[in-house]
Amino acid sequence: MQIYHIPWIYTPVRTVLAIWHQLTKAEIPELAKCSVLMRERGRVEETIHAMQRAGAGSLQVISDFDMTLTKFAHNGRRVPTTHNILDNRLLISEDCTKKMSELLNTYYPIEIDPSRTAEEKLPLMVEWWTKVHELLIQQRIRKDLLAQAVKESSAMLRDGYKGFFDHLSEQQVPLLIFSAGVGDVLEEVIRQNRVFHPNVRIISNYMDFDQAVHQLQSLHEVTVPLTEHCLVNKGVLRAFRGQLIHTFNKREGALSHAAGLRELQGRPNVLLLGDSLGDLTMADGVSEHENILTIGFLNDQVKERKESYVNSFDIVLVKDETMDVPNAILRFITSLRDSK
Ligand SMILES: Nc1ccn([C@@H]2O[C@H](COP(=O)(O)O)[C@@H](O)[C@H]2O)c(=O)n1
Repeated sequence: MQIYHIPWIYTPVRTVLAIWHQLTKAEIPELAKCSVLMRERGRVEETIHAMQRAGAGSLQVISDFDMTLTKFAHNGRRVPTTHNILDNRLLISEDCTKKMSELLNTYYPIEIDPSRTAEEKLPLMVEWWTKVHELLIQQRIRKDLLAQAVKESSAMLRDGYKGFFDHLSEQQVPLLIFSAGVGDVLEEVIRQNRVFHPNVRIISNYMDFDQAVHQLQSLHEVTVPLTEHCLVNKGVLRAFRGQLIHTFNKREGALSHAAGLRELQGRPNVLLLGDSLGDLTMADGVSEHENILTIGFLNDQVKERKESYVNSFDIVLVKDETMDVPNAILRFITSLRDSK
C-alpha cells in the first residue's frame, strides 16, 4: 500500500492496523465480515475496549424491536412487525386488513425515504400510527386471542437471539426494548420465544382493554368462582395507553420514561441497537453516559441509505439477519471477570 511509504503517517497507520487486526482477527472476528461498515474504526475499537474495562456492571443495552431484534425478511419474504402480526382474521376483518395495508404502502416509503428529514416525516408518522390505531380500536380486538395470533404469525427474532437475551440476563445487564410497535404483541413474541427474562424492560405502545365491563358481565353470566386470569382475558381493545410512540419521537419517550428507570441508573455505558435513524435518540435519557456504541441494521434501500447510516451509526450491518455482531461485542465487553 502506497500509504506505508509516507514516513509521518507510517506509525499511526501501523498502530491503527495493529489494533484493527487484534479486534477483527483475534478478539472480535465478526467485525471483519463484509456486511460490517464503520466510519471510524479506531473510535469503535476504543469504545469497545473502554466498555470492556468498565465491565458488565456499567453496561445497559437499549434496543429497538421490529426489524432490529426481529428479522426484516426470511426466505425472501418480509417478517411481520408487531402491528402486522395483528393482521389475522382472529382479530381484524378483511376490510381492516385492506385499509392497514394501504396505509403501510403509503407511509412506509415515507418512513425510510432518505431525501426527507425527520422533521418532515414526523407529522406523517403521527398520521400513520393514529389512523392504524383507530382502525384497530374499531375492530374491538380481544386480548385473549393475541397469543394465538402471535403463534399463527411468521414473527421471527434474528438468528442468535437466544444467546443475546440469555447472555444479558446471565450477566444481569438490563435490556431496554424501546419500540414504536405494539407492546402487548412484542411481549407475547418474546414470551413465546422464552426470552422474556427479568432484566427486560419495555417502552412501547400498549393496548388498553376494557376489562371492567366484562368483569361486570361475567359476574352475572358465570356461576363458578372467577379467577383474575378469567377477568383479564375478557378484555376488548378500547384505546392505546399513554403518549403515542412512533419511529421519530423516541427522544421524548427516552426523556420521560427511560430516564426514570431505576435499573438503568449508574450504568454509563450503552450499547444501542436500531434499524432507523430515529432509534439513535433512544439513549437520550441516559444521564452522565460515558460510552455509547450504536449499531444500525440496514435492512432495506441499502444503496440509497448507506451513506446516512454510516455517518450516523458507529457500526452498520448491511442485510445481516443475525445477532452475530452484537453478540460478539457483548461477549467481548463482558469477558473481563474482575471489572466493576
Ligand atoms: N401500522 C404500522 C406502523 C408501523 N409499522 C412499522 O413498525 C416499526 C415500529 O416499530 P419499532 O419496534 O421498529 O420501533 C416501524 O419501523 C414501522 O415500519 C408497521 O409495520 N405498521
